[in-house]
Amino acid sequence: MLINCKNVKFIREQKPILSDINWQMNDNENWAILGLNGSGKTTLLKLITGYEWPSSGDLTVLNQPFGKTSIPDLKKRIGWVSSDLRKRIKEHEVAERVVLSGKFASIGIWEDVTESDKKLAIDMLSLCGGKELIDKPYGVLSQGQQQIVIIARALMAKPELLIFDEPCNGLDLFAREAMLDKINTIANEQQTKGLIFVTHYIEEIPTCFNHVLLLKNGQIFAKGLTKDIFNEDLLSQFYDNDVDIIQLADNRITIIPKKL
Ligand SMILES: Nc1ncnc2c1ncn2[C@@H]1O[C@H](COP(=O)(O)OP(=O)(O)OP(=O)(O)O)[C@@H](O)[C@H]1O
Repeated sequence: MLINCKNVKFIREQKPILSDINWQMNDNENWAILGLNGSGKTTLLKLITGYEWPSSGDLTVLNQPFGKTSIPDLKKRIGWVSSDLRKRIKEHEVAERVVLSGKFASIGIWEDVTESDKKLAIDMLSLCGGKELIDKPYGVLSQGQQQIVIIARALMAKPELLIFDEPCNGLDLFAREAMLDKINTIANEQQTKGLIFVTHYIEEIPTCFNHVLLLKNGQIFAKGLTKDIFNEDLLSQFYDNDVDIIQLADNRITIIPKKL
């Protein structure tokens, strides 16, 4: 099992940020997490990746129960692709070195790299559709290209769990579609045991995400198979507004407010 949350609660300043989180993510499942601003998505990711600890409850990630495991070792087995990381990379660093740094989970490289590391870096960039970026300084790349480099960097460490945290932020429509294709490719090539995709936008969820977790006010509103969760009644309750589902190409959906 990749993630097992049992009655997980996270409290800050006497306020419950997450409560009653009961959620299992099995191997070979890909989960999309949806929720409005402040619903607790980032906090849940911080718990899963060991940057925060539950205030109560049991959390097991990659079969490692919190409290009985080395968090630094666990972190190396999880890739987290976020716009925050995208901004922390040094502008002068060439793409190849950025990707290689993923092996060491560091920003910059302080250790020796081997020829096989370099080959893997090219393979991962190619898989993400960015082979031609290999010798370009990171700072001259577009946001979409930077995102490709960051994803290749995450894959370099052969993560068992890969998290995409709003990966389409700042991308134009066409760069976004190209990014979603790449995420589907990563899923189809089974580079990891499971993917998590966090977004505000339902229409962004690539088709490889077969499960959905809806978070509302720090609690799980619904969880299950994408085909079951994406129904108008449930989504209308979730958003506190009546919505219509519109079917898009390649099995994605979008929602619009229902016209009365
Ligand atoms: N360390 C903390 N101390 C106090 N409050 C916190 C802390 N971390 C998160 N919060 C609060 O918990 C709530 C959930 O925050 P979180 O960032 O997890 O939401 P989110 O769903 O990721 O939101 P967004 O979509 O805006 O990124 C917010 O009200 C936030 O202010």
